[in-house]
Amino acid sequence: MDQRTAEPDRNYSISPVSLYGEFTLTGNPKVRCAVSLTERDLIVQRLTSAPAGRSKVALSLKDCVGCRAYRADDNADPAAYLAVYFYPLTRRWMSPGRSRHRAEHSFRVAALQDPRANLEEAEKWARAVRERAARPQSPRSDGGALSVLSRPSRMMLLVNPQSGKGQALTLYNNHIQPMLNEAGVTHTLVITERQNHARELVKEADMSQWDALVIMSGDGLLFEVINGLLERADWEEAIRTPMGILPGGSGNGLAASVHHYSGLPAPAAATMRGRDQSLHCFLSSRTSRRSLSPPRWLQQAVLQRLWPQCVWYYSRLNVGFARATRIKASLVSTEELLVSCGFLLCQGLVAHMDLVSIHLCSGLRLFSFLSMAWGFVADVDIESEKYRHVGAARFTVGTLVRLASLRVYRGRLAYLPAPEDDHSEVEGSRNDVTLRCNGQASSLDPSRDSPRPKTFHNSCHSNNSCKARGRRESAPCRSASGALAGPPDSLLPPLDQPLPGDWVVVQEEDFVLMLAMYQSHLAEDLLAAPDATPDDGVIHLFYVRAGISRAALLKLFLAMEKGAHVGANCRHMVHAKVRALRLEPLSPKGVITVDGEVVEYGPVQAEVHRGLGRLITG
Ligand SMILES: Nc1ncnc2c1ncn2[C@@H]1O[C@H](COP(=O)(O)OP(=O)(O)OP(=O)(O)O)[C@@H](O)[C@H]1O
Repeated sequence: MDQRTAEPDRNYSISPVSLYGEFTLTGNPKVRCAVSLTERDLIVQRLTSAPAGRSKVALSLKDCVGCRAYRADDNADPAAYLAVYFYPLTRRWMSPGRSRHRAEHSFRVAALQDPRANLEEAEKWARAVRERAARPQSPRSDGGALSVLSRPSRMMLLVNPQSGKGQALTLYNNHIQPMLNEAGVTHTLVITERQNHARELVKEADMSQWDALVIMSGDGLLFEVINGLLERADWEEAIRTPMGILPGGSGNGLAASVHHYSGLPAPAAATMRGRDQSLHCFLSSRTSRRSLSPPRWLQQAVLQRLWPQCVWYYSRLNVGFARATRIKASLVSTEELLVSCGFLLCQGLVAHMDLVSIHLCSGLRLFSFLSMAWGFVADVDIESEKYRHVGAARFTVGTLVRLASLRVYRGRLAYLPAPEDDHSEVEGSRNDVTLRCNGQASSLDPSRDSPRPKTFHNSCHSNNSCKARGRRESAPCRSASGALAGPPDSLLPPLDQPLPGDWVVVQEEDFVLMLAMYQSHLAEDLLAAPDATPDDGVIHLFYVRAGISRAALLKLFLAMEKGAHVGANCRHMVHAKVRALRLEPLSPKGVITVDGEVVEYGPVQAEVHRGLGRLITG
């Protein structure tokens, strides 16, 4: 908890006290406290006896979402009440790491017999606390431009009740609604009824009515909203509407990225050590008893990724309280992520967000905010839909299944490298587009990797993926409304035209996967691009060549939980920072996903538009 005891501590005196009062605790009128408000803290000192060293705490206003002054229903009671709502980082119970938890501090203000005077005093405190808590406490560590959402803000909050395990609405009711009320953030709740509902809504909405659009779902609903905004005639203005994300799906890549950018530890990763030790004991006792000997890669996978589910089943067998509680520590991570994202939403800091324009072989153009995948990752994402009921672990199950029948995908890949020191401006900050022009062969040296002509055939294999894959399949088909508006792509020639000379053509044509990331997390526990920031203007391109062993591939995915795959020196994996890319699959069947949604299979190319969107982040 971000509470500091009063001992020889320096911090209190640095910041002058702006308000001082003596109140009793709401829940315990016998406890009297001296309460001081400084620019940074609410300092509460017990005047009644308290355990040594615990008489004084400083509650950081960085952790405060709001404050409320009110009178009790009892007319005979002249007192007013002051409730201050904090979400400090606290140690997790029985597992390492910290996460945010709610802590309400409530005081009874009854210095006078006059109820109105007491209420006025409580309101004065509430205003002062709110004003200090609303100030941005520290700039973003990467120095990116930030603004603060205006207060009071008019927020449209879109919840997909079917997302994830179908609990988004319950999570909203239990966590988000109370938190937004405490923060005084008014919002209009929209429960989406079907696919494309959100897209149509934002396409037609009077956007001058809204200060922010918040999505509580997986990444698919935000994909719809962004494309809906960019289909508008006034897309340039509409896409500047700040967008917030609250995790309701099973992947939640953007929510995990937003949490990551705020500098907090990854909730899932935080449980790893305890999880490993306990599961080692569990596996060793089981395997010795039953003489099982799973392959090493499977043991590793189970240890690292399936632990929450294993322990859940274990607990269902009634194996004891201590073990069952450890599960809870592992399983609450999605809720922890939700509280973290809810907290950041209440703070309302807005940053620029890169969006990537994607051209499909049919001529359709769409916009993506998270990722594009082909091969192993795309297959796992789509094939694991049937394990949706296990939540985020569906990717682990899908990974194991696909590993068992590892495929090689044929295709041609080329990319335009990003300059080392990129000082290009974010697009949203000016009306003109500042990226380089294409079309002419560059004066730069052609890449050493590309001796052959940079022409890709435009052959569209549309025989596969928009068919019979559950609700995901229709994601790309739904948007066949022709070309989107949006900024022009200055780096991309038409898909059937040769590439300019400064593009790098990858020599290999046999791949296991291609993954393009523009935010840090592919899913809650997959830190795919550790040094990505929301507006770095970079596509983090990863590809894995054919020839990698199952064990090495699994090791890469396990390392990805902490982002360690990037420094893993795997000779089959290449990581390049690029501005644009083109992929021409040659295998007749396959899957390409954009933000986790299937798009038509065939040649595809992409270009990043730096800072085109706005993201509520930390
Ligand atoms: N009420 C609804 N019923 C069915 N589908 C809906 C509804 N509301 C939205 N959708 C659609 O559900 C699709 C999937 O949503 P989203 O990706 O946000 O959640 P998810 O698939 O559960 O998340 P994840 O991919 O992380 O598991 C979106 O394309 C959206 O159009």
